[in-house]
Amino acid sequence: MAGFRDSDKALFPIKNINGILQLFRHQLENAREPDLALLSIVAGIVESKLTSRSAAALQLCEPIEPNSLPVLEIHDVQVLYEKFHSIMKSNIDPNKSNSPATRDLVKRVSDVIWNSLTRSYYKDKAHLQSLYSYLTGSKLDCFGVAFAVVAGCQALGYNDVHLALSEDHAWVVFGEHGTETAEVTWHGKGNEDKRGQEIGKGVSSRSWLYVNNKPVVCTRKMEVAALVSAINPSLNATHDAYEVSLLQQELLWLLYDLGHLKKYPMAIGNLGDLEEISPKEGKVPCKVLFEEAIYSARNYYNNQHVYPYTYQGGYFYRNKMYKEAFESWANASDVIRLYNYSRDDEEIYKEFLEIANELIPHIMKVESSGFSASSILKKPECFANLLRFYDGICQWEEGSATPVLHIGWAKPLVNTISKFDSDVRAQVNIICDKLEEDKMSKKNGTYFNNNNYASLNQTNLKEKDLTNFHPSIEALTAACSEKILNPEY
Ligand SMILES: CC1(C)CN=C(N2CCN(c3ncnc4sc(CCF)cc34)CC2)S1
Repeated sequence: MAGFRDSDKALFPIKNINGILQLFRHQLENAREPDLALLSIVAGIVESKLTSRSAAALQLCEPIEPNSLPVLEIHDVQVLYEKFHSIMKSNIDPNKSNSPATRDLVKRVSDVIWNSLTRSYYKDKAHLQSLYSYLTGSKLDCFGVAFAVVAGCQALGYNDVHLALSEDHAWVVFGEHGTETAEVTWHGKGNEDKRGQEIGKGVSSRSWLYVNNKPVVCTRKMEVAALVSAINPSLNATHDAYEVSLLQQELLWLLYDLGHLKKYPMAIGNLGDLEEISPKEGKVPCKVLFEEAIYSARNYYNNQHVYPYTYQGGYFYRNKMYKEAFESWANASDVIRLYNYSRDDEEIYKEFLEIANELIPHIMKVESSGFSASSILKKPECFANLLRFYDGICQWEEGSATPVLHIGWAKPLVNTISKFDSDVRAQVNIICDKLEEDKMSKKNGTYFNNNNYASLNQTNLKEKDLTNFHPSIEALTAACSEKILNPEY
């Protein structure tokens, strides 16, 4: 059983970030499992005190001493902790027989949370992810509801109920073998919630939202990593509260060093983003963290996750490493090409739209103003990766009920491709490789393993890659130059 132990209470009152770290370390390193309700309430109180309007005003007029926090008294935590336990236990009997949860139990816990939320509120607001928000404001965001259900089940003694995470949704797994699944929260805008149902077996299972049934299935300690990842340092649209950011970074390092981020690519990516802003002495550099997130996704989730490549691509882009950014984005596109686009996939659609219509055009603009020989416009592997990037999006659309591309995509696409001179394009050597069985096919779910793309520094794209390109790419490349298919032409 988890619980607010005397050894935890001894750490209070907590006056600085180090005190919070001690509490989390104590909860994570002790044999019994970490108490999700306790840690979510503590993280929520600290975030609220340091990002509320009064905190912002305070920061502006009296710079408080570094790493200090408003004093966290045990009473503040205990009142909320007991309130959460009484909400749960007054509605649902604790698990005296220590038996696995049932679908009915999970649905009832979800109903307790769901029915106690404020009737209508702006769901996308910041700081609605923690039990502090739930207990003091009766508001939770989509992730927050799923997390609260898992924390509620833990409080009731159902330790088989765990958080399952895709890149834009959260649900729970439960049962004797942890193989039962259930929706417990809503997703997106204007969609009827599917709470209580098991996770899509139908068309939705081919959408990115359910990551081809390769979600991050959390242990208790990974659930702590999820609540830490969900800490939101934003003070307003343009500023972050420095102490909250630092606390999140230190807590992520604690979880990283204890090995609890190994199977959690997005948490590693979040740490990478924080490290890029302010690197911590003696830690692996952010570039390596982004590579580790990719390795984790390839190793544990069959390379079905997109975000590890967009974390890395964003890093390269911000640091003007444009050739590398193209490769990361082409790799992201190789993931999405095997999914069918569904209306639940807006978040990743917006991600690819921004890359294709904002970031790549910006790179083209700054690169075509200079004439340096080292310009990416002279590099065939950049052209090859751009084709791979666009082709993946085209193939994502193929076989989907909802179209992806529209005229808004074509102009930047043609603009980009035509920035490469024909002599550069001609170096993209299309090798006519008739290995039919290697052909990419979404139908039977096979696709190129990476060695089907001869390493791009020889800029080899095998013809079957090109014949597998979406017609619009073929038309475009043909329009650019008939040379592309016959380099000796
Ligand atoms: C490359 C990026 C655009 C930068 N930030 C990104 N994210 C920020 C952090 N995100 C996350 N970080 C940790 N865990 C989770 S679980 C989840 C689905 C809702 F529950 C999202 C998410 C989502 C993705 S992707």
